[in-house]
Amino acid sequence: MIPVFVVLNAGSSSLKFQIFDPSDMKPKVIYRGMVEGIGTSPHFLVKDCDGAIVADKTWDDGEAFGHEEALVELVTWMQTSRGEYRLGAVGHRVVHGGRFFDRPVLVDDDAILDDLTTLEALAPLHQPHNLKPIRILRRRMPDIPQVACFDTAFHRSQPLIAQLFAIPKELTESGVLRYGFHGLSYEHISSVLGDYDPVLKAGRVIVAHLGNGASLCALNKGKSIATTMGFSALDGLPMGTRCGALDPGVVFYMLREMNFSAEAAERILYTQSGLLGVSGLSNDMRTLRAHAQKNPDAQRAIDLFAYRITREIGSLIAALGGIDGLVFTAGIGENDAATRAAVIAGLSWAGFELDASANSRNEPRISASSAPSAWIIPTNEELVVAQQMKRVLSAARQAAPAVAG
Ligand SMILES: Nc1ncnc2c1ncn2[C@@H]1O[C@H](COP(=O)(O)OP(=O)(O)O)[C@@H](O)[C@H]1O
Ligand SMILES: CC(=O)OP(=O)(O)O
Ligand SMILES: [Mg+2]
Repeated sequence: MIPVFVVLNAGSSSLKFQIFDPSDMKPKVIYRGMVEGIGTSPHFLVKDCDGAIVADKTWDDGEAFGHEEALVELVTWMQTSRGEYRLGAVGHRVVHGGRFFDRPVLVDDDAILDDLTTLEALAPLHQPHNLKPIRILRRRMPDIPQVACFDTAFHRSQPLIAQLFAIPKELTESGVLRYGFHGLSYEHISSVLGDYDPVLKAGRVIVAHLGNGASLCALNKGKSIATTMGFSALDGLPMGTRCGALDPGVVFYMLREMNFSAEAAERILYTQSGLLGVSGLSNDMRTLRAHAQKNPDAQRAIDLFAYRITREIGSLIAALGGIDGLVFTAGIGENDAATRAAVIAGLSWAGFELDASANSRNEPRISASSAPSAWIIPTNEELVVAQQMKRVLSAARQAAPAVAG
């Protein structure tokens, strides 16, 4: 039986996964899938590497079906219908590693989970859900090695000045720093830049990860030197439902003058702001595009999104001291030609020139100018997790040969 890696990216109502055969140098994906609608109307769907559906199941009793049931379904499916494979190890995307973790870690001690739990308040949309499957598997399958891979770790290469807030030293020393997120995505993009253009690998590149969460990262020779997200995953660009950078005075105003509780203010800024809040319609760019012509609020949300991205790119060009390339990635970055066109139009001062037909065809290279150039590069956070798992597990095996995987 071939031991496989299962990579989990757990959200509040979904459990996305990919299954890798790790035996080659580069882990090879064999299945991708998700359980969505956890807690309401669960749907388990698995596709093979050619996109053919190999499992498709729904449940009537949605309320009784939580993350634990979703995990059991995944493991049972593997054991019963994929007899040639056995679960070798599980890797997790964990968004916040805080100060504790600047690299992936084998979760072989509850103290690690305790440290990561203290970060839940800094990423309430993600961290509690990321940790839940780790706890469930430690209880149900204690012999299966688990590796936590962090969104924050990639940014620890930044100079200290890029990680500081201008606040009293004691607060900084207690851990109030700019951590940055989407690091697994940036690590993937950084690792493939040379396949697109050697200039990008050796040069100054800004990556725009524009998904439901969104941020920018400035890469110098492939290393993060600055990013738009900060202490929490609320900072930086406006997102699907998150406000992005906000004058902290707004929060005091909401608490003192508008009498919101801290919980209510948090809920508004994390789940009712961004594209959804400005449009009053949707967090999904596809829906906003479909209504923009007749709905000025949808158009305003789209315009604000592109305006903020363009402004923040200007700031990162200054941090890099110039720019050689711009990369778009994630759901909006890879699919929404109009957002890319608006951003590049706002960067003509920096020498960017759009190749409109390449952009409309979602081609890899979308700039007419060769320097600086603009690109679409698909992200692959799960592959990065599988690669990090390989490294962590082989180091652990060398240290203690009993570790499986
Ligand atoms: N074809 C498309 N055109 C425009 N926007 C899209 C398209 N497909 C997805 N999106 C946008 O991408 C978002 C999801 O991005 P994704 O990177 O998958 O997010 P996440 O992993 O954070 O859930 C959607 O909410 C939507 O706004
Ligand atoms: C950190 C973050 O915002 O992640 P996502 O884009 O998956 O919501
Ligand atoms: Mg994402």
